[in-house]
Amino acid sequence: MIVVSELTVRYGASVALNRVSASFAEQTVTALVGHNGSGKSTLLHVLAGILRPTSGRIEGTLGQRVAYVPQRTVVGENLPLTVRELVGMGAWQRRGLWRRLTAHDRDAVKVALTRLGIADIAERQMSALSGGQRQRALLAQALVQRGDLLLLDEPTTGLDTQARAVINDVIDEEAARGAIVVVATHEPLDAERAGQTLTLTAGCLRMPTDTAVSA
Ligand SMILES: Nc1ncnc2c1ncn2[C@@H]1O[C@H](COP(=O)(O)OP(=O)(O)OP(=O)(O)O)[C@@H](O)[C@H]1O
Repeated sequence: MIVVSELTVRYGASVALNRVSASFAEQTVTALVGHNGSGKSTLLHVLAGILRPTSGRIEGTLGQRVAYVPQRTVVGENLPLTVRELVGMGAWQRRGLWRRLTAHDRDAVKVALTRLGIADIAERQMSALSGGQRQRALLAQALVQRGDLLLLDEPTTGLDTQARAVINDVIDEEAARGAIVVVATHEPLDAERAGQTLTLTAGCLRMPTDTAVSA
């Protein structure tokens, strides 16, 4: 369980998160919803440990392995990597940078590629992928990391129904494996399937709709 209390993040004079308190349980998908600029990515960055809050507390993250997938629009489109290489980078957190992947890592890459339905394009350059394929590759990389905490920023935005279904199934499977999953989304249908929905309005949290354990 990760518990955040009274989290505030300021960028200069502007307040991106305003005294947000919430908890995130294992085996549960939490959807973060809210308008553009409401603070969803900021909260993900704090949970990922990329951004230190101006004030407030985070408890329970010690020892957690974090896998974070940013919005695909902020990931360079021209990464000079094949899909397999990108997905293999997910093992670096455990192996260290630039180390050769073990047979076990290569298996994990293969499994992740298959789960996301992109095994057939594994040797293709990332720059030659469609938006939906790129999103699947980024998520496959996160699967290889086997995070205790999986943070996803708008993983299904702009994708067709089939790609969304694949990604949503994988998200559910990761929660069922025991991960704490937090997904920022603008898709009402994706938010509906989450075990917990947190609505941010201009950096403030509205009362959550409940915390049933997701399946
Ligand atoms: N690096 C930054 N410097 C200054 N202000 C920032 C920075 N990053 C975010 N902000 C501001 O913080 C607020 C929250 O932004 P954030 O990206 O968390 O929103 P969001 O809910 O993820 O939006 P979107 O749905 O558009 O992705 C916005 O007002 C934004 O302009």
